[in-house]
Amino acid sequence: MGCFDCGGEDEPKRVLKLILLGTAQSGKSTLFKQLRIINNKPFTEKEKISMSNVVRENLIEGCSAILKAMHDLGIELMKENEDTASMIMSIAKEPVIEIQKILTTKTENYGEDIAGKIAKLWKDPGMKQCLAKRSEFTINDTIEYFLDHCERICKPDYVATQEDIIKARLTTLGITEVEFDADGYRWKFTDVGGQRTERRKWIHAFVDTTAVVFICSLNDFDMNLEEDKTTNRIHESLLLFREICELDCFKSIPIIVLFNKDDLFREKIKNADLRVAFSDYHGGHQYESARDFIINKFKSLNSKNTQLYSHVTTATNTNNIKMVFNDVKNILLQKDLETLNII
Ligand SMILES: Nc1nc2c(ncn2[C@@H]2O[C@H](COP(=O)(O)OP(=O)(O)OP(=O)(O)O)[C@@H](O)[C@H]2O)c(=O)[nH]1
Ligand SMILES: [Mg+2]
Repeated sequence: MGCFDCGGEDEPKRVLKLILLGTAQSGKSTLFKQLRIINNKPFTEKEKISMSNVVRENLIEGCSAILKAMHDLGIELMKENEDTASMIMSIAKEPVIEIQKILTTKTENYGEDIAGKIAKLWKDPGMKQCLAKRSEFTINDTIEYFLDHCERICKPDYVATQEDIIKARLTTLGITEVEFDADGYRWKFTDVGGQRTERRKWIHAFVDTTAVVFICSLNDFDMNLEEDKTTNRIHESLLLFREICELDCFKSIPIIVLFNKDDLFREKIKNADLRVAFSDYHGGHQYESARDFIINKFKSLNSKNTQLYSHVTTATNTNNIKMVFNDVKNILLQKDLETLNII
C-alpha cells in the first residue's frame, strides 16, 4: 500500500482506496454522495444548480414513464387529467435543457401553473395503481418523492436540496473520485458506471485498490435490465459479483457487499414472490427468509475465499450509511494495522 503526501500537514498519510462496483442503479453514486456528506465535502453551488436540472428532468421523465405505462397496461386516467398527460408527454420529449427552460420561464403559455397540474395528476388513482406494477416498466425508484415535491421543484428559482440530490438519478458515465481525511488516513473512493457498456472502463480504476465495495440492489429480483430487457437484474448482479470475486487483482483484498434498497425490498416482498428469480426459494413473503436467501446466493459465489463482509443498507438514508461507513472504517483500519504489524 503506497503513501500519499496530502500536503499542509506534518506527516504523509497512508492511503486507503475503495472502489464502488455493481450493476446499474444498484446505488453506487447514492453511496458516493452520502460519503461526501458524511465526510464534510458538501455539494458546491454549481453542483446544486446542475442537479436541479437533473431533478426536474427526473420528475418530468418519471411522470411521463408512468403515463406511458398506464396506457400500455390499460390503466385509466381521469378525463380531467388527459390534457395534463399530453402536456407532460410532450415536455418529456424535449432535451433536458429545454425542460429546464420551460420550467424556469413563466408558464402563461400553458394557461395554468405546470406544477399545480402535476400535483393534481399525482392524485389520480390510476397513477398509484400503475406504480403498484412498477416492476413491469422502467421507473426511477425515487419518483414518488419528486412527485410529492413537484410544486417546489417546478418553481422558477428552485435549487436542489441535499435530500433532492441524494434522490436524483443520473446514470454515471466514466469514473469519479473523491478523497478525504479521516482517522489519520487519506480515504479515496471511486465511483464507476454500472451499465454493461460502462464496465469495460473499470479496469482503469482497479490499481492500488485496498477494498472493493460491491453494491447489489435487493429490490432488483423481479426486474429486468434497462440495457437488456430479457435479463433479470439480480441474476446479472450475481454474475458480475462472481466475476469480481474471481479477478486475480482482488484475490487478497476484502470485498464488502452492500445489500442495498432494503427500504424498497421490505415493502415489495410483502406481495412479490422471490421465486420469480429463484425457483429454489421456498420462504414465502417473509422478509428475513427472502433477504437471507439472496445474501447466501452471493456468499456461495465466493469460491476463492476472499475476505467477505456484508451489510444491508438503504443508501438514501444518511444515518444508515454513516453507521455502515464506521464499520467499514473499523475493518480496514484493523487490517492496515495488522499489515504494519502494529497489533
Ligand atoms: N428508495 C431507495 N432508493 C435508492 C436507494 N439507493 C439508491 N436509490 C435510488 O436509486 C437510483 C439509482 O441510484 P444510483 O446511485 O444512481 O445508482 P448507480 O449504481 O450509481 O447507477 P449507475 O450510475 O447507472 O451505475 C437513484 O434515484 C437513487 O436515489 C435505496 O437504498 N433506497
Ligand atoms: Mg452511478
